[in-house]
Amino acid sequence: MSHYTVAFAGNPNTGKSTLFNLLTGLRQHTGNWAGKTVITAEGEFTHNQHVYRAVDLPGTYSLYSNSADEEAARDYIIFEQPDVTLVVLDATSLERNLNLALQVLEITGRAVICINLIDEAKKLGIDINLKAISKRLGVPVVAISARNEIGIEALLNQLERVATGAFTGKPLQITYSEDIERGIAELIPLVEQTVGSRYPARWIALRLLDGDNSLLTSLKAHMRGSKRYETKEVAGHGVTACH
Ligand SMILES: Nc1nc2c(ncn2[C@@H]2O[C@H](COP(=O)(O)OP(=O)(O)OP(=O)(O)O)[C@@H](O)[C@H]2O)c(=O)[nH]1
Ligand SMILES: [Mg+2]
Repeated sequence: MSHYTVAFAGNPNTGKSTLFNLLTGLRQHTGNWAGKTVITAEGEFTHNQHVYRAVDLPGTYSLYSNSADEEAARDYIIFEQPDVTLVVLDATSLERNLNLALQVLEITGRAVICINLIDEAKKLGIDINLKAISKRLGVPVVAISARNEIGIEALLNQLERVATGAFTGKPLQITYSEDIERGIAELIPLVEQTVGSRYPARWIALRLLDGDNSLLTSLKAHMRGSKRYETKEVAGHGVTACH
């Protein structure tokens, strides 16, 4: 029996915790207004004999360092390197949501894009061409409704393909302006020399060019071995805050 880790990333309110609860049977609090995931929660599920450790990351609009939530999600994906990052998108606002998906793909190709709230999209007459999006992004894309338990089997099958390595992603890589690309090319060897080849050098270089000091601080802390990532198994509402 193989064990894999799956991190649930996505914009706030896209149904990450609903999906997390459905798969793990745990009771991470969900809700439009009442609950927001504030710390990372952890649970477990099984599919086709494989055991998956599910990590529910806080909802974020980006992986830049605008908030503690963004830093937590970013650090988890970069340093913990889950076997699969599951990016949960809201089918009714794909354009905004895809921004985060693109950032995740700049860090890792071990990703599955999960378009949730497909029921709401249908009601609005939104038709989503999954094949075209998947081809463009270079990773599997699945449409689901977590609340109505639609598309879950297909999602789990795609997760398995990425987790086991049966599918190797060719993630879309954005090409920036000549100046930025030159900067990235200059920085990549220095980044690799400093942090090793285990980390996403291109993405780190890009963030450094953008003056992302928080990432630099995290990198330093991580390299000193002092950075700890705390996840918590949840059974009650202990992982949420009410606003
Ligand atoms: N219609 C519909 N609503 C859904 C679906 N999945 C989740 N929701 C609802 O969307 C709202 C937000 O769900 P959550 O699971 O809390 O979202 P989240 O992504 O964990 O939110 P944060 O932790 O704040 O980032 C809740 O009211 C859910 O019931 C779905 O497939 N269809
Ligand atoms: Mg949540």
